[in-house]
Parts: sequence; structure tokens; C-alpha cells
Amino acid sequence: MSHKITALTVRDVRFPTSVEQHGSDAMHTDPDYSAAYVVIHTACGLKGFGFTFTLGKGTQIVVCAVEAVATLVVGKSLQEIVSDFRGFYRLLTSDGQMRWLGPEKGVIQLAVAAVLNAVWDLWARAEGKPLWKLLVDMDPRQLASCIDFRYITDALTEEEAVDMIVKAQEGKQQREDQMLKEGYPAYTTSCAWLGYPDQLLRQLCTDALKSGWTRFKVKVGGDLEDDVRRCRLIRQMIGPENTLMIDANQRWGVAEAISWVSRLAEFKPLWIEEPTSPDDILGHAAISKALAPLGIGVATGEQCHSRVMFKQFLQASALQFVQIDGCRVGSVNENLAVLLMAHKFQVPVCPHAGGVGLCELVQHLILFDYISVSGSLSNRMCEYVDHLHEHFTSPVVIRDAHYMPPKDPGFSCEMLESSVQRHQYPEGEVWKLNISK
Ligand SMILES: C[C@H](O)[C@@H](O)[C@@H](O)[C@H](O)C(=O)O
Ligand SMILES: [Mg+2]
Repeated sequence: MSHKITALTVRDVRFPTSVEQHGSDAMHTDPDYSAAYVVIHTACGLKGFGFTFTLGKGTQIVVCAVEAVATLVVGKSLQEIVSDFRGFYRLLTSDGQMRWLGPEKGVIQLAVAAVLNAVWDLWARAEGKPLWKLLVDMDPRQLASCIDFRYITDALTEEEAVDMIVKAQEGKQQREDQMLKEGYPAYTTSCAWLGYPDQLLRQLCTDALKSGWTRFKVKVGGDLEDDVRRCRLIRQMIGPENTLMIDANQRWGVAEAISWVSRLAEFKPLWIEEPTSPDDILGHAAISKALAPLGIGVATGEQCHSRVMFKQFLQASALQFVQIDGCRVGSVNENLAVLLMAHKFQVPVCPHAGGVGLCELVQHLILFDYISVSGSLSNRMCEYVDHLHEHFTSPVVIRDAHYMPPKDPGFSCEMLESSVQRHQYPEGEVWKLNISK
């Protein structure tokens, strides 16, 4: 079946998470987790669902960008798209007029991510497989053919990519069986958002320990003395054996990052995440170098907007943990490039998740990474945040602090229609009641 695409719809869906400070950090003090939510309709009735993640205001701008990109999609068939996926990615990202808005960054790339996520969802549904399995079963050449290698061949060529995937075929079946049995290791960020009072932090940390969590991320960067107190509290609660990470969400300049994190070194964080501007590659390199003797790595990627940026971070040894995101770069196509480059540079990938639906999406990519690319779990874990899963038709399944591989066909992007309607901005019931927003 060719699955001709007859329409693409996009809606502005927002959840009022800021009310209780869920998701708050040093730079985003009042995030309303939101999505530009896309549905692709086909002539045969099959649908593809996708989205990109936003923080509330501004979602309407992404919706406009999706509408602009949609003109390049409607009328094509799924077959046509996936038989030349690299060409289709180029079509979306290289339109002679629209690329001026990016290129391959900002609002236009978020829109491309939403649309391509829906196309991948449609493809996986058409094949009757969860997305991770579609990728795992795909021929290495076909996988590589989805990637646009423009601007990255100085770090990774198509031939090298194919060779790497071919090499990783060994042991693939065992790794898939292992994932189906044990799942992929996760860490939690749910205990320590910046806006949470200490009492709540204590409560959530106690609950998380009881549920088997062993890796915890704490938001820092607001006030140094608060950070010292909060990190001490968490470290005391989790003990010396469990893992602690800290996340500053771009709060500091380079020198300030080094001195602030040095002050928190006594709590033995594994990494400092986004210490400075997400675009400052050499700044991250300087911070990495300064913190290495303290045993603290630098993690970044949730606002790293393209494979070209990731390439440079890797080339400059500017990060020790690659944090891919399911919605920031150009969907699976661009993330495949990032996973392969990270493998070549031997830097572990620890995906960013949380928000609304980011866990649902990125679990597919990290499962693929383990089974078909890296074959390693060393120093690796996927972020987990315990919010808003109830709005999805195939929510993530966490068992003993591990992501259990999704079984339903698709990319786990579909939201319950009732949730979309209630949270649509500004006409949904939730927002009508919340006029002050
Ligand atoms: C505004 C958001 O909640 C961010 O704070 C969040 O994505 C965070 O950076 C994370 O790593 O989970
Ligand atoms: Mg972060």
C-alpha cells in the first residue's frame, strides 16, 4: 500500500505544569509543558502522530512553522518518502525560502522534527512494529540512507556509518532479548526541580528510593547556598553508592561555571549538565578540561540544534555525555547521525527526556542505540520524568527504574484525543478555567 498523505493537521496543546513548579529550573522558572501536535492523515485511513516539545508561550509560532512545512508533505506517499528519506529530509530542511529561518535550527527545525516524527510513526505503524524494532530490523545501508551527511563527512562518512552498523550486528539478538527482559536503565529528575521546597524534595526522594531508583538529577544554578543545601540533602538521602547528576540549564558564564561546580564537587556529581550557553562549544571544552580532575563530566544536548553542533562538541572534546532529544533536531534522521558520531568518538549517549512525551519518544532511540550501534551500557542511562504519561495512548512502562521496550506499533507519539481537546490552547477546558494565563 502506498499510503498517500492527504492532510496534515497541527494543534497547540499545553499543560499548566508551572502551577506546581514541575519542570522548573534556573532559566525556565515557569514552564508549561506543551507540544505542537501533528497528525498525518492518509488515503487508506492510517494515521501518523508526532510532535515537538515547547514550554507554553511560543507554541503558536511553532504551529505556524509546521503549517508552512506541511505544504511539502501533503500529496506525497509514505513509499515515496521512505524510498528516498535523505532526499525528503533535504526537501524539508533546504527549501530555498524557508531555510532562511534556520537553517536547521530554531523554530523551523522544531517544526521539521514534529513533522518527521509523525512520518516515522506512520512508517512504523505501516510496518506493524514499534519504531525501535523497525530501526533494529532495518538493513544497515537503508539506515544510513536516511541520514543527511552534508556537513559531517569530516567526522563520519556514509561508508563508515554502514561499517559501524554492520559490525554491531554481532550479538544484536542477545541484546534485543536482554532489553525485552530487563529494559534500559533510567535515572529520575522528578525529585528535585528547582522550585520544589526541601520538604517535597525529601518526600519524593524517599518514594523514589523505595521504588528502586538509584540515579538522581538535581537542578542547580539559582543560588549557590541553596544548591549546597539541596545537594547535601539528596546526597545524604541516596548515600555514597547511588549516582547524582546536576543540571544548571545554561545559567553561567565559563569561569562562573567552573567555580560554582567546584564548590559542589564534594557531593560527587557524575556530570554538570548545560553549564553555559548551549552554543558555546569552546566554553564547554574549557569547562570539561577544568572539571576533569574533579571527576565531573560535562553533559549537554537538549538544546543542541543540529548534527553539525554535535559534531563539533565531539571533535572539541567539549562534552563527556551526549544528550540527544527526540524533538530538538530533525527527528530520527538527524539523531541517527548523532548516535553514530557519538559511537565513533566513544562518548556515551544519555538521552534527555521528560517534558511532555519526550520519554515516550526517546526510549525508542536509545534502545536502537544499545541493540544496533553502541552495544554498551557503561556510563549510560536515559532520563525519566514522571509527568503527563497518562495523556498518551501507549505510555512508557518503567520497571525497577528501567524503560521496558514499547510493544505497540509506532513511535508512541499518539495522545488521547480527549486530552488534546481539554488542553488545546486557548480554547480547551483547562485553559478556559485558567484565564490568567
Ligand atoms: C524546562 C525543562 O523542565 C528542563 O528543565 C528539563 O528539560 C531539564 O533540562 C532536564 O534535563 O530534564
Ligand atoms: Mg537538562
